[in-house]
Amino acid sequence: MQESIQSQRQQLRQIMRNKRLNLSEQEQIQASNSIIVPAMALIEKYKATNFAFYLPFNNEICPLPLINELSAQQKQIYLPVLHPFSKGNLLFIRYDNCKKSLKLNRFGILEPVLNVQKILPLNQLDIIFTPLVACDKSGNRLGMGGGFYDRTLAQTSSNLIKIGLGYKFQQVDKLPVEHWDMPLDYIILG
Ligand SMILES: Nc1nc2c(c(=O)[nH]1)N(C=O)[C@@H](CNc1ccc(C(=O)N[C@@H](CCC(=O)O)C(=O)O)cc1)CN2
Ligand SMILES: Nc1ncnc2c1ncn2[C@@H]1O[C@H](COP(=O)(O)OP(=O)(O)OP(=O)(O)O)[C@@H](O)[C@H]1O
Repeated sequence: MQESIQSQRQQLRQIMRNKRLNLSEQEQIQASNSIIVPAMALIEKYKATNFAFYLPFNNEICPLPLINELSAQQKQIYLPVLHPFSKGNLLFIRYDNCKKSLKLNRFGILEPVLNVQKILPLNQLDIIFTPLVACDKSGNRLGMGGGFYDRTLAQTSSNLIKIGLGYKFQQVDKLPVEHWDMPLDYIILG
């Protein structure tokens, strides 16, 4: 019998997360620097100003060099916060480059302290850069399994540009997809 899509996805998640944990510091730095040029090209193409990023955990490809470059150009950067009431959803809070305004969430990921004045409504984001555990050539994305990005992106308009960031080894030919998966417009692999 064919294995269920769910268990195929879970196996792939495990394999990719293990590979990611085995990356050397040097490989991580090299990859995170290599995404700057292709990302800047897309950012200029869309004349975007409001960007959602993430802070890396478990050796995810690190968007901080790109965030720093954009901050220097007075672009606005927002980071995901686990929604305090709406389970499984994300809020986006302005990032002011200040370590003091960050705290660890229940997964051990750094996120901004919730401040309602710093929330950006989803429809005002221009580009969202998402972390991923695996992806395929058609733009399908597999995440950590919480459905946070899928739920959040399901509420956005098609004008929002969705860009996945990952390492080359994370791309497979074809992912087992679920009907709720929100496809990416672009994938940049470092
Ligand atoms: N950097 C970053 N931030 C992010 C995400 C992400 O993938 N990367 N997320 C993307 O959605 C959301 C958090 N989603 C997550 C979902 C599951 C686990 C996790 O570690 N799960 C454990 C077991 C569950 C538990 O501890 O309750 C595991 O799988 O081992 C972590 C983050 C929001 N912020
Ligand atoms: N739009 C949605 N509305 C309600 N539930 C959803 C939605 N999208 C996904 N889910 C639920 O979230 C759970 C996890 O989904 P999935 O395994 O695809 O997460 P993921 O894409 O790996 O994680 P993430 O998006 O957080 O990185 C599933 O049980 C699914 O039913």
